[in-house]
Amino acid sequence: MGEPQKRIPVTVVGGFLGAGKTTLVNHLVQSAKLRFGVVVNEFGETGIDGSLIENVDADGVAELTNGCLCCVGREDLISALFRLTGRKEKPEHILIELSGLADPVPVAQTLLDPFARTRFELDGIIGVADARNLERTLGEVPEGAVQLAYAGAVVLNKTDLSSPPQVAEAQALVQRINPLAKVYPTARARVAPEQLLRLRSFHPDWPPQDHHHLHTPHLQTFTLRATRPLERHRVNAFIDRYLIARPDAVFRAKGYLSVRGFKQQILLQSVREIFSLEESDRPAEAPSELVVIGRNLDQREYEEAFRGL
Ligand SMILES: Nc1nc2c(ncn2[C@@H]2O[C@H](COP(=O)(O)OP(=O)(O)OP(=O)(O)O)[C@@H](O)[C@H]2O)c(=O)[nH]1
Repeated sequence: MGEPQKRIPVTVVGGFLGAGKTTLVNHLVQSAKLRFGVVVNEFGETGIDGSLIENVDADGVAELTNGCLCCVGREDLISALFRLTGRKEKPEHILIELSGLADPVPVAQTLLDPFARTRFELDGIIGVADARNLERTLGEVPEGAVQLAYAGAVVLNKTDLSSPPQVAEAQALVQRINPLAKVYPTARARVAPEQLLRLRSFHPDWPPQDHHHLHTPHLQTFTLRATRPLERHRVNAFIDRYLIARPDAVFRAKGYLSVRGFKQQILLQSVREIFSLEESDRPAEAPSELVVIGRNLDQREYEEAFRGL
């Protein structure tokens, strides 16, 4: 006879593309004194998001790569959760990081189904929003509000890139969408873990009966690939011309690039017109891959431009 199982709290982290979900997950893993399991929902088919999770060993991270977790991933999600808890050292808390396009409600519903409830307890939904871009994003993609509407806590991130009036406006906007949420303005998602974990915010009559599952429409995602090393000056020109010069069309890009002269791959991340380049720990022999998410983009044009780097 096994010992009775304690239910493991699960926190769902949702929010807009590039708002800082992975940054928050890494911060929680690093600062909360708990053994974590992490489920990452990739929107592209590459393993980029999983590789960005730090301080959790590979067996403690489950990647779901089949697109929108909210519609096709129910069984996958439950299997991933059971896989994480099948380890000898069971996680004490599980974080599910949604792709920036997913609706958190069906995921929360999955966790509340009777089978999942034998082992897991939905602890809370956290929404991550980018204080600098929130108004613009909601203007373009109003359906995105669902990612904040059901959150118990909203991390209003990137205050370092926003002016105080921008932060105040974004905070007011979040409270209009969700007057019940606690809002934490911050940079680099540095909110004290006890504000976000072990909230036990769900009672059995959740979820709302009238929730209609929403998709964020008209967004494209594609992966650009190249096998030979890229030239640095061409990469710079590509970033200028195809990513940051089109902030209303390219919402998010991230990937690993092998650039001539560098022994490790370079991690490129962009969120609208802000971008960063960092040396990663991946060897530069691997092919370059860049996931691009945006709207009204000519994929062929991007593929050709990337091939020419
Ligand atoms: N300046 C600044 N940059 C930030 C902050 N938080 C995150 N970033 C950067 O913003 C980019 C996106 O952050 P992520 O944590 O990957 O965002 P995400 O929401 O997980 O992204 P997706 O999963 O692609 O939707 C990265 O380059 C981060 O380093 C912040 O508070 N300030």
